[in-house]
Parts: sequence; C-alpha cells; structure tokens
Amino acid sequence: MTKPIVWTIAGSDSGGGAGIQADLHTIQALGGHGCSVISAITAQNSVSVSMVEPVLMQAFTSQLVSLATDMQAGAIKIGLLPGGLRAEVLARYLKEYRRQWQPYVVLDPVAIASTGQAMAEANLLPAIKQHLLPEVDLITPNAVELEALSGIVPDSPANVRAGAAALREMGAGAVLVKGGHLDWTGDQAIDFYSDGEREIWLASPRLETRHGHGTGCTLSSAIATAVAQDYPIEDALVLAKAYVNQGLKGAEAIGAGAGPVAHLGWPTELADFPAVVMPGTALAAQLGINGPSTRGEFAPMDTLQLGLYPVVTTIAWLERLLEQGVRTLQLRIKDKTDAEVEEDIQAAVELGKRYQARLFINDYWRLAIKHGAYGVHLGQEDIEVADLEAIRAAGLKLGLSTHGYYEMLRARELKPSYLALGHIFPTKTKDMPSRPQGLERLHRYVALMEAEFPLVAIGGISKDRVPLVAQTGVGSIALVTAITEAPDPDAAIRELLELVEG
Ligand SMILES: Cc1ncc(COP(=O)(O)OP(=O)(O)O)c(N)n1
Ligand SMILES: Cc1ncsc1CCOP(=O)(O)O
Ligand SMILES: [Mg+2]
Repeated sequence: MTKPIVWTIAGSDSGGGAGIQADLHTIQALGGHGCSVISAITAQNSVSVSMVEPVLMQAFTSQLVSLATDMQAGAIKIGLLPGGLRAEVLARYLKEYRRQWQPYVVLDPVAIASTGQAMAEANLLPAIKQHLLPEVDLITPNAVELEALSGIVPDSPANVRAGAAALREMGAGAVLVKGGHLDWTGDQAIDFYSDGEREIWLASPRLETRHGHGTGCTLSSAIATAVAQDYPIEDALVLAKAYVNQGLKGAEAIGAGAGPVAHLGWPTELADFPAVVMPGTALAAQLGINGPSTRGEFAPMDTLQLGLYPVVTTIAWLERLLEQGVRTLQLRIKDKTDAEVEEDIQAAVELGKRYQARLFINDYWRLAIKHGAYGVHLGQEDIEVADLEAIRAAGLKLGLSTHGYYEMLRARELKPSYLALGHIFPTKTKDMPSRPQGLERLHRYVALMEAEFPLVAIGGISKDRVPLVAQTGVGSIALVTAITEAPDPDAAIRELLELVEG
C-alpha cells in the first residue's frame, strides 16, 4: 500500500517540539506521508513563545491550492491558526474538499501555548465556532480549550459531557476531550469521546513528566494518520493515545524548559494503550457509566495455542471433525429460535464431552448454560445484551469476537477465555460491517495481546493462506468454508490439522 497522505495545517515551531514539526514527526512515525500548510511562523523555544507571525493570506491559500490539485489528503489535521480570518477562509476550502473527496478533518484548537502565552488573535475562537466546527469531523480540546469554546467548565463528568455536547451542537461531528488537565480524575488521565451516538472513556495512568511539549499536536496528528490508514476512529483514538504515552515515557529535556514528546514509532507495548472504562469499576461509577458488569475472570483455557478451530453448522460436521482429531470447534447456527436449536445444542455439548474437546456454542448462551457447555462464543453486540455474569458464574469459557484495537482493549476488560480477531480476509460466509484486517494488522494485534489471551484468527482463511496466518504467531485459526466447501473435506481436515498444529 502506498503511504496515505496526511496534511497538517498548523504553525511552525522553531523549537521543533510542537506544531508542524511535531505533526510531521508523528505522521512519518506512523507510516503516513505528511504535507504541510504553514499558517504562522512562531519563534519559540522550550521556555517561551516570543513571536507569532501569520503567513500572508496568499501564501496560506496557495499552499492549500497546490496540495489540493495533486496531493489530496485522506485526513487533515488542523492546529494553530493565528486568527479568525484564516479560520473562516480555511472553512470555505474545507467545505469544498469535503464535497470533492471527503478527507477526515481533525481540529486541535490551539489557542494558548503550554507555556501560558496566547498564540492567536481573540477573534479566532468565535470564527472556529461559527465557521470551522461545521467542517470538522473531530475536535480535540483540552480542558482550557473546551471551556473557552463552550463556556462550560469541565469540572465533573457531567460537565465534560455537556461541554462536548455544546461543541457538537455548534457543528463538530465528534469531540475528544483530552484529560491531561482534568485534575478531578486523580492519578488517571482520562479522555472522553462522543459522537452523539456513543461515548467512550479512555484511561491511562497519569505520567509524571515535565517534558510534554507538543502532546496535543502529536495526539491529533496520530489520530489523523491512523484514520488515513483506514483505521476506524475508535482504533485511531486508542492508537494515538498509546503513541503519546510512549512518547511521554521517552521524552527528554531539550533546552532548559519542557522537552518534546518523543517520536518512537508504532506503539507495541500494551502498557502504553489506554484502558476502556467499563461498567462495574470504581472509575466507571465516578464517571457515571452504568450497565451490566462481570465480577472476575472467565474460566481460563488450558492452553494459549487452541490450534485448528473449525466453525460448523451441524452435529454431523462436529462428529466428522472430532473423529479426525480436531479438539477446538464451534457449533454456529444462525437465526433460529431457542426451541429450534435446543436439541442440537444438547447433542453438541454431549459430543464435546465424549471427545474431551473444547466445544463452543455460538450465540445461544442461555442454552449453553442450561446444558453445561464447555464454552460460548459471543460477538461485540452481545456484550451489551448477554448476561455475561451468568456465563462466568456458570463456569463456561467465553470467546469474544473483536475487529481491531479498540474492541480488543474493550474485550480485555471483560477478561474472557480467548479473543477472536477478524475478519482477516474478505469472507463470503458472513456480512461484515468492518473492513478486512489483513496480515500486517493481525501481526500487530498478536504481538500486543499474545501474552494475555489465547488468540484466534478468523475470516476468509483458505488452506493456502493458513501458513501466512500461522506465521503471525496467532495460536489458533478458525475456518468455515476452507473445510465445509473443500472438495475432499476429510483430506482438508487432515492437511489443515498438520499445517496448524503440525
Ligand atoms: C472463533 C469465532 N470468531 C468469530 C466469530 C464471529 O462471532 P460473531 O461476531 O458473534 O458473529 P456470528 O458468528 O454470531 O455471526 C465466531 N463465530 N467464531
Ligand atoms: C463467523 C465469522 N466471523 C468473522 S468472519 C466469519 C466467517 C468465516 O468464514 P470463512 O472461513 O468461510 O471465511
Ligand atoms: Mg454471534
């Protein structure tokens, strides 16, 4: 894949820690090609900002025109704008870009430097509210910026929500309130995302460092770069927070004041990724997050390497697989009533016990509990509605489907027995709302999570692709049509067992 183009429209920081310089470092480190539209030249070092000089309007717009004619961006990050006029003009250009090629637009509303100095004319904030917000997919204010734009002091979870709602009412598609300056969140730095339909709270331990120059620029550029690579926004948010956490841990003094966030490449340490705040925790109670919760871990698997994992629709298939020596498998019947499937589920549970197999029941968790199944496999949408605590309390194993970084981190909080990662390749077995993950992402997910859970790759994995998938280190490969549509299924099962468990 060629590098996705990301524009940064921002000010130059002569000290190299923030602004255009931080943005380009970030975009490069995360695999994008950065283009820059310089809005202002600042003279600053690690201690103070001594000058902010807007570039001439013609120079500003010429950069936009030049890039738009040849290097259209998948995502645009906007940082410092020196005054209201440039915000108003930029809004007109963005409206046109959004009509022509729909870039994802992230606005980091820089108004005050971390050193305390005002960076822009007083007419900037009114122009952002009136003109720019309707052209923006995501705005990423810190506490000070949220208050300046919404008039609401984010001194409680309710007021963070209210401030974010106010910005959405002004036209922003979504809001990420950065928690770095929210002192009531104690030792956790908690970010709040809302797009009007869903709310996400992301928590990371607060990092004690004075070297955080360029944090906001880096976060918004990282989000833009991830979105330009087709990551859904919730994955972009957690990846960007991990990138910043990693950079804060690696930050050093350069100059006498606050040193810059370090730019250390793709985040790979689970400890750098935020936790998704889930119901049932003390933090959730503080944040007013309600909902069903579980009280501990699900029964652990006997191994991290679950091996070949066929997913089939009938008892006859289960028998055939068990006879061939398959020991991890799933009964997946769709769109029937409990009464229609109960007999099959009971038979499947008995078969699984007879062969001492790891036999999972897909979806029908009530019947799985009733008949004492080995385990249940559930999807993301089930997390909200299934009685997970009843499954846990009954001692059943729980497998959860995930489709990227955010869902993996969310599932992690539930402490399931395994995580499924999909879909890896296009599949005709199931309509998928998400895009195929591909091998590169699977590699990254495995490296991140393999010590925590058994992992299962699923989706479009043909026999030919099995060796490539196995090379990612994933401990299990789930398949439907590679077995059920094989010309000689018994031969295919033997070959697949050899390839996966060899
Ligand atoms: C091993 C494994 N992984 C993923 C799935 C998909 O489960 P889900 O997302 O609930 O979708 P349906 O299978 O119910 O359509 C699975 N069944 N098994
Ligand atoms: C159930 C399911 N969940 C994600 S992809 C998939 C279907 C996998 O089937 P196939 O192996 O035939 O692509
Ligand atoms: Mg399901």
